[in-house]
Amino acid sequence: MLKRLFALSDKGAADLKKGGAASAFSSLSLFVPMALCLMLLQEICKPLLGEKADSPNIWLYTVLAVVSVVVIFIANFIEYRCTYIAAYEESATRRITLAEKLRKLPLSYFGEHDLAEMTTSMMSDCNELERTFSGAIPKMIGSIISIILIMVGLFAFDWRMALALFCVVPVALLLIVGSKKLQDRMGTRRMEARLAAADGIQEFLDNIADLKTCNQTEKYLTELETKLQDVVNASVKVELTSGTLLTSAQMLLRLGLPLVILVGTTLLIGGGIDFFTYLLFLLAASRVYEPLSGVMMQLSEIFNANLQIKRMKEMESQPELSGTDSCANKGYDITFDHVSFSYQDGETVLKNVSFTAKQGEVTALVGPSGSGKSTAVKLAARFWDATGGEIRLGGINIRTVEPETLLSNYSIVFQDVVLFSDTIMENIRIGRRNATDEEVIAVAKAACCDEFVSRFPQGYQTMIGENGSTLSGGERQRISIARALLKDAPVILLDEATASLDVENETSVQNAITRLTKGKTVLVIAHRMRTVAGADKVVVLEQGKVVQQGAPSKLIEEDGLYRHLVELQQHSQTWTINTKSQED
Ligand SMILES: Nc1ncnc2c1ncn2[C@@H]1O[C@H](COP(=O)(O)OP(=O)(O)OP(=O)(O)O)[C@@H](O)[C@H]1O
Repeated sequence: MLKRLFALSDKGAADLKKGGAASAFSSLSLFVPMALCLMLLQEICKPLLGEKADSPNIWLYTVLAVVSVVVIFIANFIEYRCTYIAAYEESATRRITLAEKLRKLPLSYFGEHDLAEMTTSMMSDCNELERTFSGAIPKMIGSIISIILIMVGLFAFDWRMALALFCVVPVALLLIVGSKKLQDRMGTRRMEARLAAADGIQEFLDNIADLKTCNQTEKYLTELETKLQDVVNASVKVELTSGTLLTSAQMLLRLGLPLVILVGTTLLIGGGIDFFTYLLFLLAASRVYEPLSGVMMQLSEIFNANLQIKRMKEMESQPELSGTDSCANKGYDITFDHVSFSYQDGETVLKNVSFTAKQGEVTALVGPSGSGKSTAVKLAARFWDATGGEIRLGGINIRTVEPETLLSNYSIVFQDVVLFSDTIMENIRIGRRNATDEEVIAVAKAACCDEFVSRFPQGYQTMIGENGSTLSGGERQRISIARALLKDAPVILLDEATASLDVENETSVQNAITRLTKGKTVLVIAHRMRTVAGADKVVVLEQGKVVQQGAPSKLIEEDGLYRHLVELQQHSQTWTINTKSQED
């Protein structure tokens, strides 16, 4: 139950139970000094009440006091080990589980959820749950166990006094539990405000250059300030609401003490109880309300954590792209067989697309912007599953193969090059982790990286900024190509691979790719007709449909979209930038 309730791992749930037991032990151990005081008082009071008694054995009480201190220390130590250390471990497991989950989710999930939400879920949600898991939950379990035990004991001793002591508890609890909905609503608002602020900050940092060039920085910062103020307001409301409720519940609890005094004094005068029982309940009243107020506080904290748990569960319950761990493909032909696809129930982006990209051949996808070229390439790598028809790799439906197993057959260069804040050498080595420096340098030369790397004093050991911010677009893309070349996978997917290279480099990179593509399946997107002229096959897409396919030499003969695109591009090559108007 604990596992389901708090989205824990098996170990986390087991640790939480141990933590609760340890906390109960620690909480009960605090009653040991009270019991000792009571025993000593009883012995001291005996002569005063006219009973015959020997003077108390001070040495015995001293030894027992030392023992009780040791017991409390041990109990706290066990509690610490079972709660805090277990919580840190669980938090790490939780983050790894979430990261693993994200790895297996289809890309459509990332389109529907923003990055800030996922980062918040993995970092701050985990942090807050770590706090709740290490403190509130085990302490609450411990307090409840110890209070129940004490309650049973006190009711057995004198039910009337016990009733006076505990009758305020259900009222105080009702106040906290009854306000759960209100607390949930406030908590949701705070979470939304935090997300909006995190989103705003991320967007601001991502687009700071564009904002500056458009002189919009100040306007954007003002909006951001409003979002941050919303977080402050929402947080104050949450604190105010839960603080007011908590204080009211605690005040209600404290009413128990005068009630015990009132009932006790009445019973004592009437001879219903003896002085010792009265004393016992007075001492109990001074101790028992503290863990009870703790329970109220922890309950309120758990209610707040509930929202984060819900968000985490939502992420964990997302359907994954499943499949087998091995791919029994025969060869590496990629076949699109009547493939249709639409993003998130939107317009159909690919309609009944059929073609084969043969092993050992370069197949180029061409078509106007938005015709579905990138989508087709991404479907070939199973970034999404086709909504109709099937895509096969060497005769195997890729839908049946686990995405990572499938991707081990692919080298991919997309338009958005992702580089890491590391050296150039390590950024290329990502293509194959165990590649030697010599192998990395060889592919870097083949992808024309050598020329710009040699300009840096530290060569391949030069650190590049976050996402290669210290490199030009063309340089970033060449590193990405080198990475793909190093992976040397049987299928190569190129999306605008030559977009930001100058003419000289484009030719060199194309030569390198041609050398490497021997015996491989190459599916390439290029807007430039020069790039596709060397392809074995061209598939022309228009509004998600295949309108022509065949050898470029054959297609240029036909009166179709391909020839039109080639002519347009030839015409565009005569275009020059001009600040003078036509009339001039
Ligand atoms: N993640 C997405 N979610 C929703 N729609 C998308 C997404 N990506 C692309 N689209 C839409 O799908 C259609 C095809 O886009 P796609 O990027 O495949 O075209 P393309 O031919 O590669 O275009 P370009 O040459 O401009 O890169 C477009 O209408 C685009 O708006």
